[in-house]
Amino acid sequence: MSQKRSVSLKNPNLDEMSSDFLYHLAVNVPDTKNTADIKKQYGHIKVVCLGGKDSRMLELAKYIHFNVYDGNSGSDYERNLFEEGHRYAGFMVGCVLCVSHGVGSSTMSVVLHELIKLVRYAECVDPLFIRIGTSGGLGIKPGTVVVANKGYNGLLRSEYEIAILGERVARSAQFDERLRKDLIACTEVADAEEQNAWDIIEGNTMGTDCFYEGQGRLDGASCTKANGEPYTVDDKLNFLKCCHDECGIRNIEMEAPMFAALTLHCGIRAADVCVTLLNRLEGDQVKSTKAQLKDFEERPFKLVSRFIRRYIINSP
Ligand SMILES: O=P(O)(O)O[C@H]1O[C@H](CO)[C@@H](O)[C@H]1O
Ligand SMILES: O=c1cc[nH]c(=O)[nH]1
Repeated sequence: MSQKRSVSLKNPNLDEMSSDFLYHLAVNVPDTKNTADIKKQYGHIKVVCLGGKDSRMLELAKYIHFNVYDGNSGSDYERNLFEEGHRYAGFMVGCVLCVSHGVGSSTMSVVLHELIKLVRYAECVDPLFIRIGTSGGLGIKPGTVVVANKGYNGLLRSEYEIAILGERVARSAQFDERLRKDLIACTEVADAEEQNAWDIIEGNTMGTDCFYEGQGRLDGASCTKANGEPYTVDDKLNFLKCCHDECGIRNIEMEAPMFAALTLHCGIRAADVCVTLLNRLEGDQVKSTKAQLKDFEERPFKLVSRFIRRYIINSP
């Protein structure tokens, strides 16, 4: 059994800073050597759930309140803790913090840096980070939930590439194996408690920097290849089939490689759990009705809630 520990980061400068302001969250850490107030407010966090939309994260907090804590979380889960920052929303329910991250790696990386520092100042023990998102599927039925093994970027490399001090830095984009397996194990729990009418699978997840051309869509404002020519349906399908067959990619969203890489780099165990809204081999437009979207978006809630109940709440 692994030893439980609080987060220790690889940035030596943090030890030299006497105070820290988590600007986008509007959370002030006035004395980094005495963080009792931060610990009181956030020190009990065991899981940080992240997803693109504010409203989804509020719905998730509500779902967890009723389905993990049976309506007795004792939390004011509708209060947006990060309201003053006007960038992201955060809702606390029991030991789970549900935070929105916007669209794409750049907005998510900002909130992720600040949340990782927050759990470190709060001395949280082994906090897990789980993204609960939507995606486009590859060759799988819409509504399927994919738990990511590795993140892939738009160049079909399993890495997150970032320019740091004018140099290309590439970091591995592997998600935590144990967490993935524990989440997948909760599929069996469903069979005992409540049969899923939908599939949960493991697969690699591509996270692109662009929803349209980056994901090979034909319906963006531009649809142009490297040689300046427009790309065709066949070009798109060849690319998507290559993603599927050569890289084991089963769904496409916009954060997976960054999320996997930054959490791995900072020693945080993380998972990416996304429902697919459409099969990209059959089209580009997301045409789900409001009711379908609600049903689909709730599917990862169900899996992650079962996981939290089984491995976090009911585990010693
Ligand atoms: O459903 P969310 O979490 O917003 O994530 C997906 O949806 C957005 C694009 O519509 C991207 O951020 C993509 O990753
Ligand atoms: O196709 C899709 C659907 C949701 N999110 C994405 O990034 N792509």
